Amino acid sequence: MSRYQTIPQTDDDPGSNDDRADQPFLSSPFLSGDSHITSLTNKGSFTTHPDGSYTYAYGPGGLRGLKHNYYALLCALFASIGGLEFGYDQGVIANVLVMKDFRTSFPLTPIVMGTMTAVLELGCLFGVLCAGVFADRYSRRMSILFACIVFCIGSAFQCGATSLPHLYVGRAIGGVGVGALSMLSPLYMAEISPPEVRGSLLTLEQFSIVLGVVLGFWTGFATREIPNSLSWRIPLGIQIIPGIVLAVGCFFLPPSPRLLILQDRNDDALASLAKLRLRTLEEAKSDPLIQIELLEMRAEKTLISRTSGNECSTTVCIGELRSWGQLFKPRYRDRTMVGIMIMFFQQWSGINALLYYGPILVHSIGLSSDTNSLAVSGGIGIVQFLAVFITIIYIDKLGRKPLLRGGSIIMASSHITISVLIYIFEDEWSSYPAAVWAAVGGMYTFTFAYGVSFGPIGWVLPSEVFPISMRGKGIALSTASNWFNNFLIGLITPVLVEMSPSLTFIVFAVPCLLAYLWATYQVPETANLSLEEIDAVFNSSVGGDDANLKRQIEQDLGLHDLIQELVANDDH
Ligand SMILES: O[C@H]1[C@H](O)[C@@H](O)[C@H](O)[C@@H](O)[C@H]1O
Repeated sequence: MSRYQTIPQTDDDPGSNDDRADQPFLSSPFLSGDSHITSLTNKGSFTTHPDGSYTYAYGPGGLRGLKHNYYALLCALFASIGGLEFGYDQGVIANVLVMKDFRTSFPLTPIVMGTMTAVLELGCLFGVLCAGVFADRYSRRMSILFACIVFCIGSAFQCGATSLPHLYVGRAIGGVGVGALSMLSPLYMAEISPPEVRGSLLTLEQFSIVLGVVLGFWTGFATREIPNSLSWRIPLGIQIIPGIVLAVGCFFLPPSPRLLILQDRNDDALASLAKLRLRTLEEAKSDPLIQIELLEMRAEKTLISRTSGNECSTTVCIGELRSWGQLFKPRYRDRTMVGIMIMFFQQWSGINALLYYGPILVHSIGLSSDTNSLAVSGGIGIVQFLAVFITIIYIDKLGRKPLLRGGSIIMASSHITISVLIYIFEDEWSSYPAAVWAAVGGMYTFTFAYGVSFGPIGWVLPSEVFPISMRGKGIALSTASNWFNNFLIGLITPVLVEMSPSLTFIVFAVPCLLAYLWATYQVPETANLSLEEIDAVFNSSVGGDDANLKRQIEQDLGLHDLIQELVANDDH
């Protein structure tokens, strides 16, 4: 990959690399041995690489970086409440469906249960696709607000349900809100994040989802002995509170600077970026990193509007279908496939088979008491929750690819181990308690490996790989792949378990092995690159014309001059 070839090689002192340990803002482990770092006092660092490309960082990576970027962290954490709602629903429903009062109030035949899951997921699919249109046309924040309102209406229906149709309607409407939020939160988070901690901030989506799963599961667990309908109305009603908090908070979140640039509101974009990067407006105007970030956004916007006609129009409906179709044109196809496939592999790893059918699967490995099996499947949520912290800390240091590759191998091995144990001990678990616990250990090991890899990175990659004009729709399509595959897993798992529990685990081991190959050969490393630089990673395969045009636009906007100036100042 060769970017910014016009920038002269500045590394006349490769030994400067030795100073790295003392550089407070050095972030990238991908810097090759002789990179040239320009430290900008306490405001960040700018690095040119031997191939002529550059990276910049407003602070260090990892936990220190989060502290340094605390305002962006708070905004991302807040936006991730959307994910909390999504996880909470999953956690709570597992318990509600087995509650005595719920079962006597509603005739829960297998068809009814299947329909309740299906309407939610179909609602989610619909919500995701609508959000893909709204987020570009209006704004990320207003779309989140609207999704929260829809979600709260759906939850109110479910909480107050007195008949099955109420529940169906509530779950369908709630699904639209959950689906929309599941793509809007990561979209917003990606667009406000500084490059050096973007992976960690996007991982907060998974953090909130799994926190929601844990809270939902254990709230239901705690209320399930209440002898009347409060046992399920309380846990279903509680989810309205975070929905309201997020809706109100939307008025206080800073707007996405990238969307503002797309709408030609350059001054507003500067103001928002200044706020997010903790600068005053005056400081921001003369801060080289802020200027580089803004110029990159403007260059990308100009490039896209010059190469794809009126695609950047945010007002007219014309071309709506055409722009969805663009996702499959050679220019964007690679990225679209990355988004769709990461969600495919995330779901086909089998995580939701464990979450939805945990109690049944745990029975199949010989744990018979109900409390035991609920505790084990509840424990799976906790393991996911703990695992995500490791990703938050290391995703920007290690990169996405190593986590995906390591995770897929461990997930596949765990599935195979469990499958073999079930095959051997299926009929005589009671005589071999060690085998039971080995199988439970396998489930936890799988969950942990998933929880540091495909779980969080499934929410990170799709938000990074698309250029601004395609980001809304690209994330929407990737998230739709999540819900669609999730829906398929819900459909086939009970059938598979009925046929053969041992085979069920093999069915999930195969995609995990394929995921290893995919992560190795098809996924580009996106860690520590700005969103616009990631565009260049993919564009490098599109051809020279675009690259030349891009260089020209950057030159016209003054980006190259700014960079040369930075490098020259440092040399003196
Ligand atoms: O990342 C999430 C998470 O791992 C959830 O627990 C799972 O239920 C979702 O389907 C997945 O997208």
